[in-house]
Amino acid sequence: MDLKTTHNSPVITDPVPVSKSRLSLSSNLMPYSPTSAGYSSPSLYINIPRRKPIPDLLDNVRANSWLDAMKSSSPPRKKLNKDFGLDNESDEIDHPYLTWMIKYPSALSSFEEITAYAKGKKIVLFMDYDGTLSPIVDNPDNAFMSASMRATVKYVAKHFPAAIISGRSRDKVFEFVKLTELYYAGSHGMDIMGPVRKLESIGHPNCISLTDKQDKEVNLFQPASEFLPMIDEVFRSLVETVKRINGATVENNKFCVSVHYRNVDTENWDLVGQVVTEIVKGYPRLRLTHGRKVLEVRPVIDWNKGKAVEFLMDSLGLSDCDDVLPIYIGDDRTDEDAFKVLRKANRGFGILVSSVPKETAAFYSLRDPSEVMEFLKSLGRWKKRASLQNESNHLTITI
Ligand SMILES: O=P(O)(O)OC[C@H]1O[C@H](O[C@H]2O[C@H](CO)[C@@H](O)[C@H](O)[C@H]2O)[C@H](O)[C@@H](O)[C@@H]1O
Repeated sequence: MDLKTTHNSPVITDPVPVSKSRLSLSSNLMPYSPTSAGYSSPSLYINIPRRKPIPDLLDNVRANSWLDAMKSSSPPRKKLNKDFGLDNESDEIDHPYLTWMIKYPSALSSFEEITAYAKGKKIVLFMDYDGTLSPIVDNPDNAFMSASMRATVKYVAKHFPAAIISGRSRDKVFEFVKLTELYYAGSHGMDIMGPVRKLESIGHPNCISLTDKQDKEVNLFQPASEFLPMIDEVFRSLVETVKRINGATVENNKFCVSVHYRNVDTENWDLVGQVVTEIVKGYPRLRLTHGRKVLEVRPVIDWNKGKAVEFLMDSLGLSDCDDVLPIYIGDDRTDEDAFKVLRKANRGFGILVSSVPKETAAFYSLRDPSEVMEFLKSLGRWKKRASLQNESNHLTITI
């Protein structure tokens, strides 16, 4: 991974989304839709038999209109069942999910396979926050992490280098997580506080060394710093404009802005899309993407959660090591960039957190944050046992 070459000019134009012609939006206003490039790599380092992909229902729905795109960001289970031709109201037999899990097996039931592969390797853990470590809730300010999840994350961070990569501002995600043992990347990776490495090796003017609140030397990397005034301006106009729409809220995530429509009546979702689109049109260097009932305004730069993973791996001095296994756990479309990076490099893997079938570049799945917690606990216990075993082997040899 050569950071020198990738960091030189982060400002690029947006990749052209597949369904451009079907949406009457200018190029910086396209819904975020990870392409399927790289999804079907046959050279998986973990050999899991894959079936033919199920039709990408969500992508088809998404292509139809902006409103459909907003609706598809969190489809109710009943609708999915109907679309798959199932008439059952019950959650007990979730055929579409079970079919999907053949392609994306549970990381819990595949735990032995995962640890067999991880044996002798250094695991590096990357975690998204909302929907992964904390459940999705109506009010973004109340997306608290449970005490048991915090304890679990602290426990795994004792055993592996660990980082949180969130769409939230870095400060806000730290306020939720409150663990100094981790590295944090906010604003979808556009604000990274990571371990110190020589600046020459990072090679980017937007990277500085400083001492954090715990007196630890860190590197701060903010590739979109020039966009701050623009983002602030857009944030203020969005607040002013969407306050007319009942339930819509705007969140300042420092290098990006989120417009939440989770609490807006469905009949007004189109209006939210329209007003936000209208404002962003005035900023050709910004683009609009969407996540789980949220529209996100972000700078048009060649930077995302995948690049943040590469940056952190490099900062940790682990990019060129063969005995490293990065694992990324996330639930949102923006996490797909990280899944793709791992899949492409053929080194680690993504775990998608989802209780509904979704096309993804991840290898494994987990249903919800409670399963994420279970998985993390198992990983920590496994590592602890392996370390104890190593120690006792060492003792036996030296005695
Ligand atoms: O990358 P993430 O850590 O997953 O952040 C993505 C967005 O997460 C938050 O919004 C989502 O979670 C909220 C709380 O559960 C929910 O109310 C909202 O509908 C979801 O979209 C956060 O508020 C956004 O700013 C992040 O971009």
